[in-house]
Amino acid sequence: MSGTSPGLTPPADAKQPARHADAPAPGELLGAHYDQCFGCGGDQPHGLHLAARAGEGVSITAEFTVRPEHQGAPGLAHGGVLATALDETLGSLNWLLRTIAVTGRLETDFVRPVPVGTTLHLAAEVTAVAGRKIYSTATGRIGAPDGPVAVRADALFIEVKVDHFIDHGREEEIRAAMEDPDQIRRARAFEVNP
Ligand SMILES: CCCCCCCCCC(=O)SCCNC(=O)CCNC(=O)[C@H](O)C(C)(C)COP(=O)(O)OP(=O)(O)OC[C@H]1O[C@@H](n2cnc3c(N)ncnc32)[C@H](O)[C@@H]1OP(=O)(O)O
Repeated sequence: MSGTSPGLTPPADAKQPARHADAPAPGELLGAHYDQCFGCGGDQPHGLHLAARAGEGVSITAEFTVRPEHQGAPGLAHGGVLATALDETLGSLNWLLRTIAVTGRLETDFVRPVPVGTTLHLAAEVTAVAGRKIYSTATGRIGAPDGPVAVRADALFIEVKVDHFIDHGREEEIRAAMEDPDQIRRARAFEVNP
């Protein structure tokens, strides 16, 4: 990563991230936070169906298999879809902090093309926290956790109140998410402590 964007450089007084005491254990699958999420939801037929797993500290691993509906150039993943995979993986980190946060900035390096059929192995971690600002970084590798790097991203997530979603989201979907019988997913749809 170039690291040149000032918006992605933690200030000198930034703190190390603290894994929440109730964070899922390392190795545990997180599951979808919202079944209509384009990144991870099971009810999105053309979505990424990305599966994220808690790691050590404040880290996540995730897998996403590129399907024909994710193409940009013939036979290759669309860059925006790859950015979505990075965004989703990075966003999942906030569940380990138990902080409600949204992406403010996402800078992506596309290092090599990703063919349809590839399983992208993503790894992300929070690097620093400063007030409402959460700094994180992610890598996506082709075919295996130690495969060639295809994409990298640095991100800044901004902590928000749950009102962010209530104020800006559509009432119909908010109500449906709040009525989700799955208590954990209902909480994670808004990234609130259950
Ligand atoms: C919910 C479940 C999620 C689970 C995983 C999902 C993964 C996917 C995650 C997403 O894609 S979230 C959807 C995409 N993101 C958005 O829709 C966010 C849209 N943007 C906003 O709503 C607001 O711009 C935002 C909440 C991010 C910030 O507005 P605020 O008015 O709350 O913050 P403010 O402008 O006061 O800035 C707070 C700090 O952040 C900094 N900041 C804000 N936006 C920035 C930015 N874009 N780049 C750099 N710095 C930024 C800002 O400079 C400031 O720094 P200081 O505290 O040091 O002064």
